[in-house]
Amino acid sequence: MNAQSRSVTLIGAPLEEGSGRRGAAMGPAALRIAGVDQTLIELGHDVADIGDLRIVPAMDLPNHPKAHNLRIVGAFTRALESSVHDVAASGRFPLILGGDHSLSMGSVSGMARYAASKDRPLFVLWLDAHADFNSPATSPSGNIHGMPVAFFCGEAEFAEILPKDRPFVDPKNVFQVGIRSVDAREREEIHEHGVNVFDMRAIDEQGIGAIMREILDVVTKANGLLHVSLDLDFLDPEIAPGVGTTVPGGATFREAHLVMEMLSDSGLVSSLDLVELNPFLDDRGKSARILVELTASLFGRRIFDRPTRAA
Ligand SMILES: NC(=[NH2+])NCCC[C@H](N)C(=O)O
Ligand SMILES: [Mn+2]
Ligand SMILES: [Mn+2]
Repeated sequence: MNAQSRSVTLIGAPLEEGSGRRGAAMGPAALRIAGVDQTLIELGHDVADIGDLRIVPAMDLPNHPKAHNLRIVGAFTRALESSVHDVAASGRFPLILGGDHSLSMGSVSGMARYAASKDRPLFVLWLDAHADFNSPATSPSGNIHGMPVAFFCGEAEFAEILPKDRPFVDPKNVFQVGIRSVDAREREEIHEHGVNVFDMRAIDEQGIGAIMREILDVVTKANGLLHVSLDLDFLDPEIAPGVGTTVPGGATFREAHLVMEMLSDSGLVSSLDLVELNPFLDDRGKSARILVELTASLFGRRIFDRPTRAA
């Protein structure tokens, strides 16, 4: 059923301090209860679960007035940067169970360091209602989960969270899909840095299939690695209510699965974040199960192996 059998390492990141509310720290537990490990095993993959990262606040970092809980988010950033890098370097696929979206400061930075060691460019597919390109200077909320893209592109320094010589992601290698909520200053920043944005209107007009083909083509030609960061609010809140920052008019169930199926066919994906699941807001585990089902599509589950009709 699955084209490729992979060795996957699950890394739990019970982080909620980057968002403006509590609950996302229960995300890793809900994803495990929804059967993320068993689902991957049934698809023929080798799965190791290293459990949840445990941190103590990084007291060398300042209490930043415009980046809330920086000492906790910074500690998770460091822990994830090194564990994601090490898992990738050992030849395994890091699958990060979140946790709010600030965790991508660590996961993507870890993959950026791994890609640099292989002399390959890192691309990021950011599936989200939000661009998450704020910085402490531009953020209207001070919530760090609105800042990870600017951080891993080297455009938002909060303090010395990671070594100064860390490799950054080129903003032109970031593809944002599903966007429908952007702050005023953030809009200018994205434009200025050349982030590739496919907003909901682009999905409506061009279709998600054409957009994915375009993105996968670029990554293939560059021989890149592709990190996928899936924010639950990419999906329409009608189908995925378990998230703190719902925005109406999101991707449909089938649009999201087609993204995952095309990613799976491409064989280009190196790593995955599942973020912003807030089980406290969910409807009887519905959103957790959807994230697990989407993960299954990314790892080879199909309705049929194509083609389904004789030539
Ligand atoms: N990962 C997320 N849910 N981000 C939401 C960000 C919302 C808003 N743009 C902010 O900076 O506060
Ligand atoms: Mn996000
Ligand atoms: Mn979001």
